[in-house]
Amino acid sequence: MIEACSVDTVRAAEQPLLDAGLGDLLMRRAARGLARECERQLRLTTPDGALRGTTAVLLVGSGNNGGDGLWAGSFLRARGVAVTAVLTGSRVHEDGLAALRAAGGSVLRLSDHDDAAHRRNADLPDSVAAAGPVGVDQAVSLMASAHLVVDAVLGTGASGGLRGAVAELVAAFHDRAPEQGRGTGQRTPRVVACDLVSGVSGDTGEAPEPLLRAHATVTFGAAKTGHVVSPGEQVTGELTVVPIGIEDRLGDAAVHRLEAQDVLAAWPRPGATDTKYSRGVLGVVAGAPSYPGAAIMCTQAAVNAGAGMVRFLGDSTARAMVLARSPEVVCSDDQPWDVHVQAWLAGPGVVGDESQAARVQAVIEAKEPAVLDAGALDAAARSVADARLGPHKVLTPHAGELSQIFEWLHGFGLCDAAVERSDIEAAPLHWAREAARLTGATVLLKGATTVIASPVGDAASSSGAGECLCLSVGDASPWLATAGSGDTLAGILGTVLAHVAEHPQALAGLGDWARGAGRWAAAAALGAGLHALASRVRGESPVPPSVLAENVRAVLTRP
Ligand SMILES: NC(=O)C1=CN([C@@H]2O[C@H](COP(=O)(O)OP(=O)(O)OC[C@H]3O[C@@H](n4cnc5c(N)ncnc54)[C@H](O)[C@@H]3O)[C@@H](O)[C@H]2O)[C@@H](O)CC1
Ligand SMILES: [K+]
Repeated sequence: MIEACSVDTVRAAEQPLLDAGLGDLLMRRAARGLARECERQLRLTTPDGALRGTTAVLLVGSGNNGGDGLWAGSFLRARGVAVTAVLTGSRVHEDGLAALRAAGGSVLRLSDHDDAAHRRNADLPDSVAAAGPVGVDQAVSLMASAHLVVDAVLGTGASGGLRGAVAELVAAFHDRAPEQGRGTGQRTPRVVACDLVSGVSGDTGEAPEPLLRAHATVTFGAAKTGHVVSPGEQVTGELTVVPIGIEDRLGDAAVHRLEAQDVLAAWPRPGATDTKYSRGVLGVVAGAPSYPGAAIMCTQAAVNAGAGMVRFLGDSTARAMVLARSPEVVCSDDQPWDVHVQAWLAGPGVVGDESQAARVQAVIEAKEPAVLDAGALDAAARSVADARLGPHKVLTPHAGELSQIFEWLHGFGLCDAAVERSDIEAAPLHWAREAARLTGATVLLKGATTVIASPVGDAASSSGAGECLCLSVGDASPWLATAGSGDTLAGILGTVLAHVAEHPQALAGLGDWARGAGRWAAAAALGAGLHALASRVRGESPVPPSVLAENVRAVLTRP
């Protein structure tokens, strides 16, 4: 599990040490960790793994993030790396700069188009003014020919993205070296970000372009929210958290990130005395004449994920198709109020069919927990006009569907404005939280990183004020972006909900937050985690949903 913290939480943990005059020590520890990762990346670029003869360019901003970069540069210089710092601001961390100079590093100053005017206007300190000017084009060439580029422009003290000449520089670098073979091998330059990719918000993960996409990011004390949610996560590369001595002082995490081992350890497995009922019965309302496949895929996924029993409600054609693929599913044309289940899944493929729409409505109103997916989302949003849903109802929109939900909520006067899909993609965690707050439901927002926001404590009450529990799940194969993936996810989610409904403490091992109302968000994250693992069973290859449903069993097989 990665416990990602807000910037304020990290600052609060640092403050007593800064007050005690230990700021330099913290920075030195941070810089040592950064230098270690830089060395590792540099060794990847040479045939014999030697550092001598390698070159590093540091992009250095005006704050402490730049200070970390300069100190790390001085350590690299001592190991024989040729280091050039390019100062991007009108101020600089003076001790770090002195350390780099003393170690024999070169220092340049990024100039804009009118360098003389820039110097006059910026009123540069002597240390910065003494550095030779370098234009954007020249700096791009320096970066492109280096073995390593260190991004130490902006860290946790930044507001907004890169601006001015350094923004031009980063954009031009990416134009010149598109992707640089990133993630595929060891081509140079490797890019290491100090603390955060400059411009990424530590608290929201917002990542306004231009950005220097990193192969690796080294952060200090704790991961930040921006490392574990989209779009920040997608530019972060491999994340290393370097301890700097504040770890015991950290407050609560802002986002709990489930990793593969957490999912496998927490996945509910039957005990010797379990029965099909004690393991959890999942009722499914899915499929319609125009989308029969959705019913097949979600029931198949639920069966393979280990549901005690899957009960499918639908018309005779859909029932015949479901049974042909999964004979273990119990099929009927009953109404939800006539059958006993521990949890529901409603919505996949339910389009333009009145009897299924009526069943969906009954599921929304039922007391049992439910996954409300695809065709159930609009009805769920409409129902909020009458009553908030509660964290045991799990909404599973992608960004476009969430935008639609906000449109309904706006129509009912429950939020100030509609929210565009692009806004949601730019700040998914923020909008998932907002949706959870407004609907009272657990919201699982699909995307490159899946985020889950759930109202807990007071927020679960009718007022909607109070805390929101946030989780994230990553590492899904990009091949998952295919029609039907959502249906398999929904089936897996329903299976966990049914189990957790029967065993409220089942996921408590994940952390205290997974108890009480938090168990629904934990269940959602677990389901998304299993889905991601199933997408990678055969490495990076196409994974059609019916194959994914099969893969689920392979993931859960214990040797
Ligand atoms: N506080 C501490 O004890 C530690 C801090 N560390 C480092 O310090 C960093 C935070 O340092 P700072 O608070 O100085 O913040 P930054 O280094 O992020 O720098 C922010 C500075 O840049 C300017 N700025 C803000 N937004 C900008 C933008 N969009 N474009 C251009 N300039 C902008 C501001 O004037 C501010 O002075 C962390 O990210 C980490 O790298 C580490 O050394 C570990 C210890
Ligand atoms: K940075």
